[in-house]
Amino acid sequence: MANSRFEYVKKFETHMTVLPETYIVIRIDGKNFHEFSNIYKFDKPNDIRAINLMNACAKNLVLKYKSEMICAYGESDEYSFILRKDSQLYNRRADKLTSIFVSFFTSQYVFLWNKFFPIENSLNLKNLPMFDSRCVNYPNLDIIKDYLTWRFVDTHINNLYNTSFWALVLKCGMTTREAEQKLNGTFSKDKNEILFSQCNINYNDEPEIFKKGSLINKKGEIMHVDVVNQINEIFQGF
Ligand SMILES: Nc1nc2c(ncn2[C@@H]2O[C@H](COP(=O)(O)OP(=O)(O)OP(=O)(O)O)[C@@H](O)[C@H]2O)c(=O)[nH]1
Ligand SMILES: [Mg+2]
Repeated sequence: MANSRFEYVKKFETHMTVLPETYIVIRIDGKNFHEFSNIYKFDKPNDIRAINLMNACAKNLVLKYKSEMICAYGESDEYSFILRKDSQLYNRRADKLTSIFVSFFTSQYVFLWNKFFPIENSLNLKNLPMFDSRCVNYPNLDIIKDYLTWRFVDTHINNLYNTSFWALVLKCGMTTREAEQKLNGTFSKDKNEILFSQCNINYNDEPEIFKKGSLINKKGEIMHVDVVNQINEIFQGF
């Protein structure tokens, strides 16, 4: 680029650099997917096509940066990508990492949509998917393990609630308000009991992909495992 007297404006650009020797998590999350999932008529509470699409996008991202990755974990409209603490990707610049990851993911999501959804449910220009993205760094192995465990436990809590809620509405004919009241203040064991006795559903028999979310290793293998039990294996060597 030719020098000009205007070039001084570059001095106003600042870059946030992630601390060295710390684990990096880039988490993307669907923008307003409550509405997006209604517009495209996702099955409730879990649409396997939408989950498989999220997984396909995340897998491609993991494989693109596999030498930097420890793993990725996703559920619902979110995905976390966990990078090695010695990663030098984009010189650890937070703005580069968040923007490149989220734009890569979003373009994959749009491009792959028709592989997972039927042609009559194609994306339309007025309702295209958007994702936000953040970059957080974690200083040690214990805390990065707790981060992944947090997302896993959240998956369990959300899925048990959503499975119970939609079973009461769709199978037992309750209104959404009645189902909400029924579940208000209940613990996990109560929800399991309500599901079994009122909806004839054994939560244990629900698909693993819904109950456990999806973990992708750096080879791009997608697994649905008990993250709490396997947390040490997942981070072995990192
Ligand atoms: N029916 C259905 N809805 C889903 C599925 N996956 C995600 N969603 C919807 O996506 C939402 C994701 O939660 P949030 O990220 O908290 O909500 P959001 O509407 O995306 O809001 P922001 O992230 O704050 O923009 C869920 O509450 C559901 O409404 C699915 O498989 N089926
Ligand atoms: Mg969202």
